Amino acid sequence: MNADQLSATSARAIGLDVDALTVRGGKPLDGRIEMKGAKNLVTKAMVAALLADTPSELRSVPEISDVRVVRGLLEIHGVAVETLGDTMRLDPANVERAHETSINAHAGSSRIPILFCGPLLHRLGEAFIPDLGGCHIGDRPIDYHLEVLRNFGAVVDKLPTGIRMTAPDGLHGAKVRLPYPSVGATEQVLLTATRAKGRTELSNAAVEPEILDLIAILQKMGAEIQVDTDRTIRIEGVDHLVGYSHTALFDRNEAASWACAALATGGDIFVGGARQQEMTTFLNVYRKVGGAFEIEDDGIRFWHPGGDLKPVVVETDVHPGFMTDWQQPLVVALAKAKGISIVHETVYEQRFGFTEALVDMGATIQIHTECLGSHACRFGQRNYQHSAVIAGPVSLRGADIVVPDLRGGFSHLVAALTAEGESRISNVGIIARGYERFIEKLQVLGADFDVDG
Ligand SMILES: CC(=O)N[C@H]1[C@@H](OP(=O)(O)OP(=O)(O)OC[C@H]2O[C@@H](n3ccc(=O)[nH]c3=O)[C@H](O)[C@@H]2O)O[C@H](CO)[C@@H](O)[C@@H]1O
Ligand SMILES: C=C(OP(=O)(O)O)C(=O)O
Repeated sequence: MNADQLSATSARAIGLDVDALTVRGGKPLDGRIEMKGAKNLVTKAMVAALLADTPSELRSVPEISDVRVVRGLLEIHGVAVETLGDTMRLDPANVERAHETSINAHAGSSRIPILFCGPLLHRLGEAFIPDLGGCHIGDRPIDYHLEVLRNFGAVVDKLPTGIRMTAPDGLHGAKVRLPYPSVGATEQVLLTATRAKGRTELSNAAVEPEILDLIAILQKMGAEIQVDTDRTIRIEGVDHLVGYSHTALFDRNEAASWACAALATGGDIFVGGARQQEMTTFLNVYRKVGGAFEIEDDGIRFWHPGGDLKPVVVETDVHPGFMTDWQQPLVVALAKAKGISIVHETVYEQRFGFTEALVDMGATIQIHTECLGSHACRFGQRNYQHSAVIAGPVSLRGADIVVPDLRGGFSHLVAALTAEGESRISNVGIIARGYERFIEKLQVLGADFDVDG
């Protein structure tokens, strides 16, 4: 099926051309849903296919809009992409021939294009990266990425429409230390160093499970990568890589979101495909708040066991810390907990914008510039509103909400599902960036809502 046919048949099921939902709250979510591959791995695995001489096969690919955006970009760059069910085949044989037209690439809603740099520089000697999309949750600079690429020998030119890069002498291995363990910059190094000449040493790297899965893919392709216990990654460059065959790691962020939806609505959701190991930190917090879970071989059951939910103090952090993408739906459950909870956001400087809508719905949440966790983070002295104090329990009431970003939007949806009365949630297409078939899943779980427009 080509990209146009895919658009026509499944856009609505995915939630892409759905503008707004009217949600009637108060019904516990109950039932079983399935997880597919993680947005934060699948999109990068698709880019990795550009490094190979032969086709790659990726399984468990979710129908989310970020996958579509990356697929569109790969196709502009000459990669032939076919899907059969949730299996995607990516053939990079024509990348060199497509070079002339690939300058027209657009980033769409995704940040992934910045990861095309290394593979395109290796293949074509140059790359044009359009302005990036992604969630507006802070400045989201790309200075680490550019510095990393310069270290490998890239020459970077900033243009009004994006960034042009060349590698006049090819790319060579480098010794790099990240100022902060950035997920994207670590992936930038991986995707660039595997085919660079010589050895690369990356210290202060991020080691999120999605990064380790990307390393597994690159190893299948023939790359030589070693991860040390101190979060140093060593890569020995190779001349050629072959296509991979891989089943993507499940989406632990989506799993955590539905787990919180079960807790906040007083429901019971079996999240098929979720695994304990990648969610240990989340599970600890879930239990502290008063949620119940049961680990099965084929997924995890999450439910509200009755009684009061308890307040917690949580700090978001890099892996193995509490993931920043988990805090938004958790905050809705914390609004229902009896007592004062604190969430200290240490990864992004501006990730509490979504709480304004929750306050409009009746939540008691105050945002502070101080570091209210157990350690001072890099935002403490810089006047960023990055600590939230949540007082509960409250009953939320329905409201009109415009979804601001992916995780914030999902938390608004959960809030509406718990609220008294009706909510109208618009701009819900953003949720389709990372939640596969969320409208169908809401139906399966017995939510009471209508799709508008
Ligand atoms: C597609 C994808 O995988 N997105 C995830 C990825 O985003 P992403 O890879 O963009 O996040 P990073 O880990 O790079 O960002 C972490 C922090 O580093 C800063 N930074 C990053 C790069 C840079 O060049 N300069 C800089 O200052 C960012 O502004 C942020 O404050 O990891 C985040 C942190 O786990 C997750 O919330 C996102 O869901
Ligand atoms: C911030 C997120 O994604 P992205 O980096 O793709 O904007 C997210 O998944 O919550």
